[in-house]
Amino acid sequence: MAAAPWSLACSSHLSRPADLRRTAAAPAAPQRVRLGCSRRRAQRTVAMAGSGKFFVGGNWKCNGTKDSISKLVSELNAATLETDVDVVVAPPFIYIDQVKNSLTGRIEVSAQNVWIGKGGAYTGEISAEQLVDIGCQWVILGHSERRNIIGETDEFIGKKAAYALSQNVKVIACIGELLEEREAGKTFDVCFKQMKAYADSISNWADVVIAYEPVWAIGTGKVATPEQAQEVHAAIRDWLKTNVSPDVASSIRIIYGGSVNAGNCAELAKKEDIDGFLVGGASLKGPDFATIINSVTSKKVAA
Ligand SMILES: O=C(CO)COP(=O)(O)O
Repeated sequence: MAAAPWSLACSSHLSRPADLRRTAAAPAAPQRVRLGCSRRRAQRTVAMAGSGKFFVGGNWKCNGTKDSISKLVSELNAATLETDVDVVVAPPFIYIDQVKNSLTGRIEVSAQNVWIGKGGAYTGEISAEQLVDIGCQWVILGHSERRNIIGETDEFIGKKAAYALSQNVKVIACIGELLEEREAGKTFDVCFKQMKAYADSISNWADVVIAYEPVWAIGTGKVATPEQAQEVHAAIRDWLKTNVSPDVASSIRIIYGGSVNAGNCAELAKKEDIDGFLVGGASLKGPDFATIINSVTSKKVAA
């Protein structure tokens, strides 16, 4: 996997913690860490190519009907999308085939979950082999709704990721802290623990995108400030540098999720370690999702 073209330096660290710059919209991160590695852009215009492309995913969650999905697909097919962005949408399982058969090939399709191993007598589950069979190239794993509502553990999620990757299904690997964990100053501890569970199982990171989704920002309208998101993204990248490899740290995409919308995406996209978004509610509206995809243009200007 080629390094992102702006990933040249690995020496910056934050001068001020994001909690000093917070707005009323988002809670503080009451902890300070010194970050050893953050990328610096050395080019005026970011030539986003190959694995360094901006990445925007739409997680439709448990929403939609045949009719509403048909309308959404029509909107996406009609939208003008910047070329230098990887775009993926994740419909509910039962609509994946409908979407695959009607959506432009410009946008790839993801599942929202997958079984931990080979299929068989596992009632209600869908296997990675079955995703491949219907042409579904991606899966979202470790989403907070599966961790906190369904009860999936770090280890279970890590193993799911490894099995999906072994079957050539690419993984959007989610992590993120609860509000009480942030308020207790445990944001980095929680994120690093979740990262470790992935790292314990994953050996090849080329087909992995990390999604940092603070749970307090999901579906709440409380978006993390660009500084808060940047701070955690830089910390994750630093963790990867130390615990996986410098190459993986500099090449992997780390995307942000949690109340991203057409109005706030441009400011978030400007941050150096924010490589795209995982979008819930706003991905159900074609024009809004297109605006979020096209926020890559803010990134280029900010470079
Ligand atoms: O959970 C999310 C994406 O996976 C984010 O959801 P919202 O964008 O609705 O906050």
